[in-house]
Amino acid sequence: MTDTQQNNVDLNEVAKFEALASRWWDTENEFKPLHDINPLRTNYINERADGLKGKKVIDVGCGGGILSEAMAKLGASVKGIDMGEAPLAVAKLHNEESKLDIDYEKITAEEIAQRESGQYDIVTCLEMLEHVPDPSSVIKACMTLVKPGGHVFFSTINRNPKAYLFAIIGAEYILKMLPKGTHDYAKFIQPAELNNYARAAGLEVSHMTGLTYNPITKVYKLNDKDVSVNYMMHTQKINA
Ligand SMILES: C[S@@+](CC[C@H](N)C(=O)[O-])C[C@H]1O[C@@H](n2cnc3c(N)ncnc32)[C@H](O)[C@@H]1O
Repeated sequence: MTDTQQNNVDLNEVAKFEALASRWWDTENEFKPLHDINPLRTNYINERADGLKGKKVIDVGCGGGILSEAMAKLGASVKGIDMGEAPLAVAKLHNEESKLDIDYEKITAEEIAQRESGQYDIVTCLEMLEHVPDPSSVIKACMTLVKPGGHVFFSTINRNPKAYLFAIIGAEYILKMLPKGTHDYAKFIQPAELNNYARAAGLEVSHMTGLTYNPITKVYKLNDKDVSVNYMMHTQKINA
C-alpha cells in the first residue's frame, strides 16, 4: 500500500467524492448517471432478494445515499457506510427531509464486519470496488456481514478495450458525464475476477447482468447478455 492507502482505503479516491459531495442529489450533473441507473438497480435488488420490505440492509460505500434512500423507500432498514465525510454529511442532511429508516456511519466494510458479523439480510456494494486498493478484502467483509443464505450485490466496471472507450473516453472526455479522472482503468474488474473473489470469500454467484447505455437515446437498460462495460452481480452466502 502507498502513503495514500491505509486500511484498504485510497484517500485520493475518497477525496474525489468529497470534492463533489455538495452536488450528490443534483440529478443533472456529475451524479446524473447514478440517479439514472438507480431505479434499475434498486428493482434488480428488490426482485432478486425476494423484496426489500422488512429487510436489514447494509449499503457499503453509500456515498450521498442515492441507493440507501431508494431501498429504504421500499421498506428496508438501511445502514449506510462510507469513508467520505462530506458524502455522509450530505446523505444525513438529505435524509433529514426524507425521514427514512437509515443510519449512516463513517467506517470501513472490514471494520464493521468485525462488529456486525452475520447481521444483515442484504449487503449492497455498488460502484465502489473499483475505488479501493484491494477489492477482495471488501468482498470478504461483505460475506462476513451477511446472514447465511443472505444476498450480496456488487456492481463495477469490466476491464477491456470497450469498457475503456465507453467508461473513460466516452463518459469522461466526450460526453463529459463524469469528471476526468473519476475512473482508473487498471482498477476495473473483469466478471471472471469478481466471480473468483466472490467464490473465494464463500459467496455463490446466482446471477449477473450488464447495465448498458445508449448514447443516442440516453437510456440505460439491464441486459444479461452484455456485461462488457457496467455490470451487476447477485451472490448469496452459502448456508453453513
Ligand atoms: C461512485 S461512489 C458510489 C456511491 C453509491 N454506492 C452508489 O452507487 O450510488 C463511490 C463511493 O465509495 C466510497 N469509498 C471509496 N473507498 C471507500 C472505502 N474504502 N470504504 C468505504 N467507502 C469508500 C466513496 O467515498 C464514494 O462515496
